[in-house]
Amino acid sequence: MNDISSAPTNIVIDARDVTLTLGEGAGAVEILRGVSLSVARGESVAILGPSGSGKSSLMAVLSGLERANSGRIGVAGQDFGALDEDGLARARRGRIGIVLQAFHLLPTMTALENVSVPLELGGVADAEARARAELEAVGLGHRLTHYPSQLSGGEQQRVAIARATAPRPGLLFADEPTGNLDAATGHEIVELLFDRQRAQGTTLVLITHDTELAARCGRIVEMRDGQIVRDRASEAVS
Ligand SMILES: Nc1ncnc2c1ncn2[C@@H]1O[C@H](COP(=O)(O)OP(=O)(O)OP(=O)(O)O)[C@@H](O)[C@H]1O
Repeated sequence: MNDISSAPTNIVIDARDVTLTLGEGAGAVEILRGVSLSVARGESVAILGPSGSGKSSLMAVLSGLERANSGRIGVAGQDFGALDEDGLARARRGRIGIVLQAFHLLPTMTALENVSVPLELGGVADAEARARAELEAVGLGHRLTHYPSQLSGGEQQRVAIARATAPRPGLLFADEPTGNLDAATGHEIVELLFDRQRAQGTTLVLITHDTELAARCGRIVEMRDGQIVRDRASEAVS
């Protein structure tokens, strides 16, 4: 019923004329002003733009965290506009992974628990084994029982990446994932994201204001003032 029947099956994101207005009355701000974007399975796409251009807001509507005011959002064959809050949560679960600038790990849980508990809640049978394998894949096999406060920023972001990729989502969003890290650590984290993308065949949408980072993606979509102003292939081989 929620299928976007007009979208070819290899299209993971099919957004048309999306608008988003936040606030009300005189305080209302038009944040997305008619955004259309189509992303194919396995692509790596950078959303590039200055602060305030609407990058994070676009990610929020494409990941079902925020509802658009108008337009159509199809993600993995689901029409987000036709889903209620529970439906949106179900559509996200296991299918969409999100990595943010702030790592948002639960401080009272170990690295292993931060990855395994969401898997358990999602009904994955071999949650702990899978979490362990994913943490090993991000180079943290020796830090399984450490708490976030005992980990460096780069290590915490690795845990956050493992948490996002462990359910094997078809679509992974990363919003300024290196923003809280020094340059060298940030570089490692970016390598890791691309490594996981290739290993799992995931579609990656990377939100950044950093042109060098954006150039690592196969495609660069530029935003200004709530609109897409440029959409081009980059020279990156990824
Ligand atoms: N809840 C809100 N109410 C009103 N305006 C908002 C709200 N959230 C964001 N905005 C405004 O929307 C615009 C776009 O914000 P958004 O965070 O999407 O931009 P961004 O490109 O991701 O910026 P940054 O790189 O600084 O994170 C900004 O002008 C911001 O002030």
